[in-house]
Amino acid sequence: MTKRFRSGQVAVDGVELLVPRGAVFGFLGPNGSGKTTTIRMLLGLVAPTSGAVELLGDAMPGRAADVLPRVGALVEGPAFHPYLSGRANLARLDSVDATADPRTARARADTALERVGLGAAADKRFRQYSLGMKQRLGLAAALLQPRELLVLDEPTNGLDPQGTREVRTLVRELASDGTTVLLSSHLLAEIEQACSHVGIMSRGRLLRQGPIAEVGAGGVSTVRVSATPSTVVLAAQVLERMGLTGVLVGGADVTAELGDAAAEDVTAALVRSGVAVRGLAVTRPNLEDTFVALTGEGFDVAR
Ligand SMILES: Nc1ncnc2c1ncn2[C@@H]1O[C@H](COP(=O)(O)OP(=O)(O)OP(=O)(O)O)[C@@H](O)[C@H]1O
Repeated sequence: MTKRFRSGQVAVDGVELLVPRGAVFGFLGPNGSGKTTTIRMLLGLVAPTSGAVELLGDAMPGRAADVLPRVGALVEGPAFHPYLSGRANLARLDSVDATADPRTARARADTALERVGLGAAADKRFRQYSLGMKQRLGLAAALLQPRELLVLDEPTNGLDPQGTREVRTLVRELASDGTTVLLSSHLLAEIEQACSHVGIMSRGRLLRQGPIAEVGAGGVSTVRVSATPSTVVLAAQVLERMGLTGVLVGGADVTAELGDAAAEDVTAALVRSGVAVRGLAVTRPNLEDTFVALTGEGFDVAR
């Protein structure tokens, strides 16, 4: 899908997002990269300029009435009533859900409040909630009913470290119950710890997507050999003879790109040639390296 705003800005540019059922899909990208706009299109809150959306196998927004009850969403916080308590706000949302049994409304609200750690603050007015508590209430609203798919836009925004951990645990629990979760974040650690799949957005484009291990492993592994001052040059020659590239000597260490070579073969060749090997370490690129390589180091938002 593509979204061009009236200003002419293309916020989402030909994104084809594939979220497998049962996955916890981390939608990662710097501020302004188009994550929220993509999510809003998925949920039928804004129409794509071109392209089509399928949610749980059904076309959106055409089948929205059938599909949306099976989807829980946290997008820019639902409109809560400032003078009602957290519990009363949930009751209000629950009462407009035609599929919800009114006799069990109270239990549903209480369970959802407990799950997000708002049990003790259930009777406090919304306007007295902190940012993190408001965010938790938004999550509770998405959890009122069991859902097949949960779409959470920056769910840990404004949460303290405990809250962040709780959300992570909650997402894992939901996933183990079979719920598919699409979760956007600009926080790498959060995605790495909570997700099975990842999609990386930058400037409106989806640069990479797939299982985390595959996306993270896209870069180049490097090897660092610690030798002795008298054998380090020999070590560099051995690595070059093996066809390794980017060989660099620094002090008694030599580093190189590992490429297709196996670390054990490198070790054996070094020892055979008489290099005094004090240590050998292989560094594999992680998701952070891949993310920075794809989206750039810069701190400024793209536009
Ligand atoms: N209604 C709108 N009209 C015009 N431009 C918009 C509108 N909504 C978003 N944009 C622009 O589209 C781009 C993508 O914004 P979007 O909110 O989708 O990014 P995001 O990845 O969710 O960022 P963040 O992490 O900061 O929430 C931004 O440059 C933003 O200014």
